[in-house]
Amino acid sequence: MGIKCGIVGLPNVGKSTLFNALTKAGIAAANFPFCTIEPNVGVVPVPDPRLNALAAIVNPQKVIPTAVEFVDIAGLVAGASKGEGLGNKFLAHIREVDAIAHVVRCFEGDVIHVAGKVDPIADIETIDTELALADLESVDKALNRAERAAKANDKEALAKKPVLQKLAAGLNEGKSARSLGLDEEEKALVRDLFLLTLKPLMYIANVADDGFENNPLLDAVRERAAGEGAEVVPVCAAIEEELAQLDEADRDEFLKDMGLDEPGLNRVIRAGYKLLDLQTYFTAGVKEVRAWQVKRGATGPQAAGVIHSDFEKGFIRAETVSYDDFIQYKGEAGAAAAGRLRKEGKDYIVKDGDVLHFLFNV
Ligand SMILES: Nc1ncnc2c1ncn2[C@@H]1O[C@H](COP(=O)(O)OP(=O)(O)OP(=O)(O)O)[C@@H](O)[C@H]1O
Ligand SMILES: [Mg+2]
Repeated sequence: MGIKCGIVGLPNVGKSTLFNALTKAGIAAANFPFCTIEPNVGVVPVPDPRLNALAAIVNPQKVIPTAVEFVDIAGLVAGASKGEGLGNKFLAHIREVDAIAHVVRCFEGDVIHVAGKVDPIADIETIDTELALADLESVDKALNRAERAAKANDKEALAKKPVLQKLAAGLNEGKSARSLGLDEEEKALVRDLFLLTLKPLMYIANVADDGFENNPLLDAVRERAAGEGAEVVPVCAAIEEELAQLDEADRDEFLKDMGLDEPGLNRVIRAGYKLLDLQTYFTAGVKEVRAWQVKRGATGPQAAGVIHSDFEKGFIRAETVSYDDFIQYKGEAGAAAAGRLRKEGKDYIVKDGDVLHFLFNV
């Protein structure tokens, strides 16, 4: 489906290590800046314990999760917007993603740091500045065009101009476009610019294996993120990469020893899913129990369209059982007998966890 979360950050902060763990792909993660030259895309299944609970009731032949794509983008350095490092090429890769996972180094140690010392807040500011400068360049160009066209009374340009002016002023002060409070209409007017700092953002704090508590570097990132309303997911990428290489039995043992019930990676994937504004509904038949992703706010027909465009065109109704009811009444028949099966029409707004059965004609 190609909804992508881009992994960005300074060189050598652990992006590829995290990406490797996410995809188990063996791309080079070395103690050497710029070891990722081309972007790498990985399709990552979204862990959802609800799927197994549904499967335990339905006993299907197959169980199929949803997936999101993660893109490993090579490290950005100060000056990237002016072509430093591999500069503009990286920025172009970031333009193509739908959301940004910003990896910040919160571990000490002898891995080389491009700025010579571990300081996550300074690192965040370096990246933010580059992204804001790149956006400012796009906005300035667009503003120039809009101002010229506005003189000729071009309607679209007249509408765009004040939005671009607002953006230019904010970006000039080093603010992100995200923080400027644009409404949906204003955002739509500048969608064609693919602004980097308008994309939803979360932080991934890459900590040492003992760095989840009493870690002032992590605390600093949390404080910063709270001010921006952004989520922070702490994870030890190095451990996750090791975990990803173990077979299932060894992995479970390892997690048990550490007192965890799932890999930290699962939190990263779920946070990414949320950031992309996706939610899950299920279909539960004997052939397969399957999770499907739709944007939050999707209607019944739109949700049906994720399975097949004919389902959307010919949508009649969706027989709907909430996840909790499906579990409590042990399946669709039980839920129906208890009066918990709803017939929802074209205006129904699908809720996370709905178990749906579409009726349609073609
Ligand atoms: N949590 C951690 N603790 C200790 N070392 C780590 C941790 N995470 C990653 N590393 C190490 O940091 C080094 C750099 O990691 P990695 O190659 O993933 O960085 P990167 O962000 O992809 O860099 P680049 O931008 O150059 O591609 C590797 O040697 C890796 O093993
Ligand atoms: Mg890398």
